Parts: sequence; structure tokens; C-alpha cells
Amino acid sequence: MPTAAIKICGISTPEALEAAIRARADHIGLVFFPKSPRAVTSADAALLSARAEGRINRVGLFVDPDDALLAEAVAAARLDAIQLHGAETPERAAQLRSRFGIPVWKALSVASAADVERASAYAQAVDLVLFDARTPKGALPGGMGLAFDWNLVANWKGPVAWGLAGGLEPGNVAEAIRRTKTPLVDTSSGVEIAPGVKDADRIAAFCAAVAGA
Ligand SMILES: O=C(O)c1ccccc1N[C@@H]1O[C@H](COP(=O)(O)O)[C@@H](O)[C@H]1O
Repeated sequence: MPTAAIKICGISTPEALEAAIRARADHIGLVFFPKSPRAVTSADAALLSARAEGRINRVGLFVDPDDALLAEAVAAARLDAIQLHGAETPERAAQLRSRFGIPVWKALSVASAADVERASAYAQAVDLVLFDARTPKGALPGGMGLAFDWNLVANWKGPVAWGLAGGLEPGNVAEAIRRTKTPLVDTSSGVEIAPGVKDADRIAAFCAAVAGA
């Protein structure tokens, strides 16, 4: 089985960016959601992006964004992909893919088999679906370190590329890959020492665990 691709989400400092690159992650996530402890401004993102150019893929994370926010962020951070982590419909996702001309990822919050089945509706609208844990009402829609039942997506063979997120960390990511055969893993709080504070050693350990899975 090929090694799973790795996204380290919530990068907000040059040190964390360099740690992700050193560890050979494939993607970084830049969070454009002001309520997140990992949120970056377009100006921060532009600086990080310039440093990342040609070294790692830059994914912008948004929660029900309006077009103005997207246009500013995509241009400032020269994003390689857009991740939608709110209640965006397939129609909205398709509209954004066509408007911005870069890949669109759609996160789906999962608590049951029916949640996984929702992925089919996005097959023509997005480039990848990201299965993540459902978070409690009123909490952030992601980045909470919560996992869901991996059996729900074990060996998933849907009509669109996919990835696994939610509560992944150095100690459980190999098991998650073994059980689900996911082609991509995405982590945020699992490689932090406090909300929003990335740890280079944990990033390295996470990527080493993926490589060894
Ligand atoms: O990271 C955030 O702050 C965030 C905020 C709002 C929506 C999504 C967010 N992060 C995404 O959630 C997954 C799971 O996070 P975790 O690993 O369980 O902490 C993460 O990979 C991001 O894609």
C-alpha cells in the first residue's frame, strides 16, 4: 500500500512550517476562520506562503466563507487548494471550484454511516472529501482533537478521493491508516502542545508514524 499523504493543519508560524517541511508532510493548512486558535490573517498567510512556495502544498481552510474572504485569501496566500469545513452545499463547492480554478476539499462531519454516504453528493463538485469527527454544538467545527469510529470509513471506496481527520496524533495514526486504508491523513491538535501551538517533535513523530504504517 502506498504511504498516506500528510496534511499538517493550523500552521501559523515559520517554525511550524519548517517543521512540517522537514518532516516531509505533503500539505499545510492555513486557517482562515477567526474563531480558531490557529487563525491567520491574509498578511500572515502571505508571508508563510512565500516561504512555502514550491516546498509544500498550501491548503486554505474556511468555514462557510463569503466570496470576498476567499478572493482575498486565495490571492494573498497563493493557495493551492481550498478546504471547506462548514455547511457548504455541493452547489456552493462546485461554484467555488469553478470560480477560483483550484482544487476544493470538503470536510464532512461523521457520526454515523449516513454521514459518510453524504460524500456521494459531492463527487462531481469537489476534488477530495475529508471525513472528520462531528464536534459538539457551539464548538469549533474541527480542530478539537476528537476522533470518530474509523470502522465507518474502513476501506472506503467512494466516487471521490478522500482523507481522514479528527483526533489523529503520533500514537494512533498508524493504526488509523491500517484500519481504514486512508490515502491521506490530516491533523491539527494532535501535533500541538497547547491549542494553536505546534510542536516540531510531534510533527516529526506524526510523519514518521505515517511513513512506518
Ligand atoms: O484547526 C482548526 O482550528 C479548525 C477550525 C475550524 C474547522 C476545522 C479546523 N481544523 C480541521 O479539523 C481537523 C481535525 O482537527 P484535529 O486534528 O482533530 O485537531 C484538522 O485536521 C483540520 O483540517
